[in-house]
Amino acid sequence: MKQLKKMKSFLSISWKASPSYIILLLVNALLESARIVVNIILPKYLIDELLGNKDPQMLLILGSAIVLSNVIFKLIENIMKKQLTIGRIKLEEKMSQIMANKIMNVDFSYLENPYYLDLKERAVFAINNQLALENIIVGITNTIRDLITIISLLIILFSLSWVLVVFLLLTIGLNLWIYSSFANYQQEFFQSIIPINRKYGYYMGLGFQDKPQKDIRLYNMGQMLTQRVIEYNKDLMDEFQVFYNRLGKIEGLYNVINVLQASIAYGYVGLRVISDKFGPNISIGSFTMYVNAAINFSQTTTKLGENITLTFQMLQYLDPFMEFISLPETKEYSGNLKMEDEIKSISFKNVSFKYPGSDKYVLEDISFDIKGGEKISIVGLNGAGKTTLIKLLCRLYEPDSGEIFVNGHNIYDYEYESYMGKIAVIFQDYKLFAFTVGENISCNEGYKEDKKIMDLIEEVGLKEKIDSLPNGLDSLMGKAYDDKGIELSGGESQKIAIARALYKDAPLIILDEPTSALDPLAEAEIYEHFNTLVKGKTAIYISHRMSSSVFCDRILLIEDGKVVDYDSHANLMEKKDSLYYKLFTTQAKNYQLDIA
Ligand SMILES: Nc1ncnc2c1ncn2[C@@H]1O[C@H](COP(=O)(O)OP(=O)(O)OP(=O)(O)O)[C@@H](O)[C@H]1O
Repeated sequence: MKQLKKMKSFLSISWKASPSYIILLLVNALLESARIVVNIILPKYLIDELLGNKDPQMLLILGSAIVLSNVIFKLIENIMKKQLTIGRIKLEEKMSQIMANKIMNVDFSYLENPYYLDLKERAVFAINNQLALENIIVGITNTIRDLITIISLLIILFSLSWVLVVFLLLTIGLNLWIYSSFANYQQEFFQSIIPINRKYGYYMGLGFQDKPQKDIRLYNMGQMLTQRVIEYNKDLMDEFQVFYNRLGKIEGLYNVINVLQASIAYGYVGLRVISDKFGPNISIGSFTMYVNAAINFSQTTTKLGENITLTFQMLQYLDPFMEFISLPETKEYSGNLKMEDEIKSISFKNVSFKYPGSDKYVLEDISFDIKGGEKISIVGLNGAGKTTLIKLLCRLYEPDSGEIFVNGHNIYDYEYESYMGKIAVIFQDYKLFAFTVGENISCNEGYKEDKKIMDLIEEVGLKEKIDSLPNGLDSLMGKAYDDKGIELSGGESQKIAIARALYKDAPLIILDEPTSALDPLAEAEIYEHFNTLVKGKTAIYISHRMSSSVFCDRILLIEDGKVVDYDSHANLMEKKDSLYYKLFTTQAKNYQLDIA
């Protein structure tokens, strides 16, 4: 039942993705069945005519009908083949798009949860490596074709004897029962190998990724990884050995039943030619037709079994895909208020939060207010909860309790796009993409080199660099797709990320460790111009470089997920026993900052 439900939802996704392809598949299945049936029925009349009246005109008509119908079937088959290949490629492409869209829109919390990250990997693996989509479609259409063929053959055989048909139906029932009990075992088997498969996929995946390669080489971990892959591969092979042994036995039993079924059918048809004990004698033409029907019946039921097994196996492979695409999307939690262009206030009211699957509160009963236009620095030790606080403000996670208000409204009352449009964030792990420098800053493919972008380039200290590039702002970032692409240093990339955030011109700008990769001169320059850079915007700033706090109106001090202080730099420096004083003075010694 569970399998049928899964198949139904897979088919409904496929139907939505490409209805024309599904229709084409069904038409193809019908045509294939029709070809088999026509080639069983027409020869009967030709043979009877040959052995009976021998009317030349009739013989010509029947002979031509057989040849012509086969030519037509062949022609249609060739046309369909091409259309089906194109349709299949298109459907696969659409399914990949569905997956990519899902990853881009799924509630963000899933993308930081190891279970769902693994699910995503397995879903992508099933589509790309196991050809699950292609095989399941083949499996389902062939199953439909086999069922239509079997029904047509049963109708032909019914004209010979209903007892024979009942017998054949019973054998089919027996075969399907054998396969359905195997399908249950198959489901349990694939569930049971998930843990090994995940481990195998993880270690194998490390070998394919480029990012881990530096560490793998420097710490000589290649051998260790290969060993793990070999171990898990062996475990998997052992499990599959058991599975295929059992499958072999089932297929053997299935074939025995099929041979028995065919022998009885042939025997019965033969008896009807030589004796009238079981019914009236039949002609040689009818004999050929019924024998052909019996042969095809036996072959088709064998194929039906194989196709059902293939379909269920592929359904198992597609499980992660089906589970992943049914996850809720971020926009589903959205209100419909339009966010204003100006930030008047931000309030955290008794906000507590723990990451999904964790018992530990990362933020506990956090309350503070930010006035519009204020520059706030959030300071705290590693793991204090600073970035998490920003993630909540950006609606990447929802608080477990408490509320966050912007301009007096709960942030979830705002329409998702409208709210996100008013926030520009540079995260610690920001990403630039293989677009041109200009496109990376403007996030717009059709951008024009305008004054705004040129001013920003100058303000973040990138003018000289951009001027030195032969293609300036049109230089492609990275060499992934073009040898002429440019590779920027960590600091230069960070400046582009800062320019991108500023270009968005959002009233709230959040910078999480925005200068960590900058050299001291560039950092000092950014700080110096910081207020000019962010202009009248409300700005939240997280940095371990304490000197940045001096430029801010207030400093929010977080310790172990709680607010321990919220005041100006000058006032906090009065509290000589506070964490802020300790952090500032310790760094000041190293950086020779003024302890004011
Ligand atoms: N996706 C996650 N799932 C589970 N726990 C997480 C996740 N992200 C962060 N944490 C945990 O939450 C705590 C706070 O992390 P957060 O990144 O907010 O700290 P931070 O103050 O920004 O630290 P840092 O200064 O090192 O950047 C840490 O203990 C961290 O291990």
